[in-house]
Amino acid sequence: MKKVVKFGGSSLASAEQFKKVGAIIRADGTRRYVVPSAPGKRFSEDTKVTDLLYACYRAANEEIFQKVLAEIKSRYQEIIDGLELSLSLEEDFKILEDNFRKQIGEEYAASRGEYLNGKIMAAYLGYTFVDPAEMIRFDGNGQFDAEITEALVAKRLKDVTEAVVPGFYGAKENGEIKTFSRGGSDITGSIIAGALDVELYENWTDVSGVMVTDPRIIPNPKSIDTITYRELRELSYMGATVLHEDAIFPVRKAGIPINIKNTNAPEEDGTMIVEDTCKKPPYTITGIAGKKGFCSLFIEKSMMNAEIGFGRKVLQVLEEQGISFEHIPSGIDTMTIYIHQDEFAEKEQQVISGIHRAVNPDYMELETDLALIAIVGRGMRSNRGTAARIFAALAHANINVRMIDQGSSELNVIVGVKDEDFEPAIRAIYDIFVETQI
Ligand SMILES: Nc1ncnc2c1ncn2[C@@H]1O[C@H](COP(=O)(O)OP(=O)(O)O)[C@@H](O)[C@H]1O
Ligand SMILES: N[C@@H](CC(=O)OP(=O)(O)O)C(=O)O
Repeated sequence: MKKVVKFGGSSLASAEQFKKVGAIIRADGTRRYVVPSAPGKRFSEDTKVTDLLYACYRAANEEIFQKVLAEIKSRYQEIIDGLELSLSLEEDFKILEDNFRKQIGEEYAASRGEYLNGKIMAAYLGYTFVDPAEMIRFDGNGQFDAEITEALVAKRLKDVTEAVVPGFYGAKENGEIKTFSRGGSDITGSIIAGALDVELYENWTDVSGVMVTDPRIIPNPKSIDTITYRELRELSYMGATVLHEDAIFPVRKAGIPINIKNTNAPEEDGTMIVEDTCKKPPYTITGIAGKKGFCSLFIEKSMMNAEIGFGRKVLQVLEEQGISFEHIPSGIDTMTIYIHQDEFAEKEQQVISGIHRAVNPDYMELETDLALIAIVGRGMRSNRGTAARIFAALAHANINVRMIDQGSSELNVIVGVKDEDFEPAIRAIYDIFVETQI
């Protein structure tokens, strides 16, 4: 039996946290493949080492460089000293400094957080250090290559019984370091678990599993005992940062469950993420998540319905500008496109004039500062009146709903509200389904 265990930055922020992690690994001999993140925040105003590394790299030729570098070094030295290890990272820091000055790449810079923490973890546990640059492969365009990676991981780790593999990065064939997007160590853990076909992927963090909603919005929300991969993907895509949205695919393909556990409360069961379950969720909904910072582009044109190719032409404009869309609710003569505001802001004039040229609409209107909220649940399909309850709760809270979209999976309902209504809307929906259960 073997497990892959990933520890997030919050679990590795200090020597004290490392000791908890060491105890967890030693308590179960099947925890043989360890994926660490970079040291995270020790307290809420603290800075993650990954963010220090980005800042340090950008300041490589400025006066402040040495100061930020010293801060990074001291974060690691504090851990090494606290664990009473004889390890020295001096050589690694020399190479790092040299490469930062040569500006070899921002992703290389960010990856050093996990690399150095992996070195400490391997020394602390007595496990073999395996650099993911050897086996997590990105193609020439920077896209992750699942097939080659799977083969390389299986080959490299075949005879390694206990290994530490730093999270968050890999490399192109020419050795250039590439990272996943932020929070991407979750993906590394999932890739290693899938390639080694282990029994379980444990993902250790600072909360006791996936909660019905974000604990930063609702204090102490109920936790979810079992959730399906599909439900969690919807929630993590929409903002439940407890697991990276792309961490589902590699384990799901191999049918490996994920167990989200709390490093600070290892005795708690946490959340199991599985393909399917006969366990009935305790509430009609499984979870609520959401994100702020969207804008909507409303387009009206008489007889739009008869104009074949209208939607394609509009979307082509977005494609040409490299902008992705989130939702497109439509009417007979209208369509509205929801887009990330920061992506849109850079190109707004090109997009608006492009749409004018492409489809000559009668009217267009841009609305900014919108939030999208996803209400997700496998139980929603079989329960009548779910939408009515959502909208009654929002109406009672005096929240104006700007958009409604039932996902084609019938697993979710998305509502759009103004940014300032985001938290009150989540609270209202949580209350009606979880607190009062009316
Ligand atoms: N639905 C949710 N359930 C649990 N945690 C959530 C949820 N939504 C957001 N979070 C946040 O996710 C955090 C854990 O993810 P993250 O900060 O990436 O941890 P780590 O450093 O362990 O990778 C929690 O501390 C919590 O604030
Ligand atoms: N250290 C990286 C990758 C990561 O996954 O971190 P964490 O496990 O702390 O979310 C980041 O900050 O994005």
